[in-house]
Amino acid sequence: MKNLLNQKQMRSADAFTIKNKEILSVDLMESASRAFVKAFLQEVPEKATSIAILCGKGNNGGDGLAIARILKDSGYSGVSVYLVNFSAKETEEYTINLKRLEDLWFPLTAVNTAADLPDLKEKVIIDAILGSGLNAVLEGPYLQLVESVNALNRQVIAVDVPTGFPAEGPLKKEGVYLKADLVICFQRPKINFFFPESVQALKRFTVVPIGLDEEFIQNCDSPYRLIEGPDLTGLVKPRAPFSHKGTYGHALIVAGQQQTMGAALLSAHACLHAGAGLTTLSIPESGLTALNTRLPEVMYLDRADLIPEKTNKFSAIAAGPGLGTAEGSIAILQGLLKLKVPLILDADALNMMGDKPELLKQLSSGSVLTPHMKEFDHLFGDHDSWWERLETAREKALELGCVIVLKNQYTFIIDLTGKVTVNTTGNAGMAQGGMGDVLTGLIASFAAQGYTANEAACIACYLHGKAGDELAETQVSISASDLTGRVSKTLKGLIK
Ligand SMILES: NC(=O)C1=CN([C@@H]2O[C@H](COP(=O)(O)OP(=O)(O)OC[C@H]3O[C@@H](n4cnc5c(N)ncnc54)[C@H](O)[C@@H]3O)[C@@H](O)[C@H]2O)[C@@H](O)CC1
Ligand SMILES: [K+]
Repeated sequence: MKNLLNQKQMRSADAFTIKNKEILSVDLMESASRAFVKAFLQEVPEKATSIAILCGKGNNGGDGLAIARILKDSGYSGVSVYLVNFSAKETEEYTINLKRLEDLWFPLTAVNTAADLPDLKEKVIIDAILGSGLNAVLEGPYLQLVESVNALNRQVIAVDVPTGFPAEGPLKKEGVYLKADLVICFQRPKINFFFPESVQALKRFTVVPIGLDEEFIQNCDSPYRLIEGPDLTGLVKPRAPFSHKGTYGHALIVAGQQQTMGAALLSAHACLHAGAGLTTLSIPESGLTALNTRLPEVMYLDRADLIPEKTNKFSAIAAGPGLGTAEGSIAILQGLLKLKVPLILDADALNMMGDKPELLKQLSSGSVLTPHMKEFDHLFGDHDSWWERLETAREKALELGCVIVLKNQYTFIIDLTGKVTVNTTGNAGMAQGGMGDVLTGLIASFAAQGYTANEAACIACYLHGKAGDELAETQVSISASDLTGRVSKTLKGLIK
């Protein structure tokens, strides 16, 4: 899995690469700028497009100057450079790249105060004002400049990070950032790109390798990493010869009420399709006809049988989808907690825990909690920012000895040691009811098949989003049942 670094570690990776690969810092800048232009070409292929590059005086600005030269060399005919001279000092790499442009008689416009910014006519703006060197919120002329650029409503492509946007740490509601349509980011995405608040600064990002030492990056002690398809190849086991249904575990899902039987059926359906050897559903008796007609492969367990002697054969137990929060449901949850086995808890099971926090203490180690933001805050208190929410999730995962799957556009899977795996699969077509129920069924399925709680959560989250991404190639929206119908095929693609 790819490690995500904070800016201090990123600077160390720069320094290590420069020392170890014996390349000059300015050459690394050249490599970064070339990588930027390669990605830019995909985005703005029309060479006659007018482009304004706004360059600060740090290395982000240095990148901007090198990008101007490389764009011109690549045939872009309408490139203008604006030198944002708000800071007294400039970096060595900036100075070298400025000299290179001056030697080419490249037209340069100085912007010494925010009021100096001319009426920009260019169609595309490249933001190279400030990058990851930012150390505080924007104020003074930077703030004014960013506000006037935002008011232009042009297509903005930012170098590495939008000006003013902190790469990590809590994102303040009142923060002002240069609004980029796209960020072309170097080597690794910034941690803050994965939080919903980032929409204030960017619509999308793409990551380009610039030649930093990967071994160094992977050896950095970081609590954050990304999960990608190749990480699962090798982890997800193929079906073995001579295996039988007993080889692939027996999952129990405790879900549904008379009015919410659909949630239970969706969960069990997903569990089945992700390969559990046997799936049993514990629902109210009123749902039996629906179960037998819709999911003939799934077995039934009476609610009265949620006792140790009847449940010890299950290799994973999930509870919550459509379970309700009334007295009867609380008794079911309390009964499950008394089994003293790891549980996968979602939806109403989490709501009940939020109502009765003392139940959290009864969770067995190795359990999995799958809250979305509201459920999470109900469990652990309100949070002002996603950064803080994730910090709490890390503390709670460690304290409770459980895996927390904090769901959002990018889902964070926090393991028992507080390490965070970020999942990037999934798309807006999946924004439909029932998706969470499917995810719970997938986690239960992989846990039943013998994967650890963290592995089961990682495989399930990746697979869930990936199946959705594959369907989104030909569909606008994706129903929970569509998704379930796809998972086995997607899973096949992940196995070596
Ligand atoms: N070898 C390297 O270090 C590489 C760096 N690269 C680029 O370098 C960037 C980082 O460069 P730098 O560290 O020089 O930093 P920046 O270019 O991001 O900004 C540094 C300047 O901003 C000022 N500043 C910081 N916070 C401010 C604030 N809140 N308000 C006003 N001014 C503020 C600093 O005093 C300094 O003058 C990266 O984002 C990337 O674009 C790339 O060229 C790749 C290689
Ligand atoms: K920038």
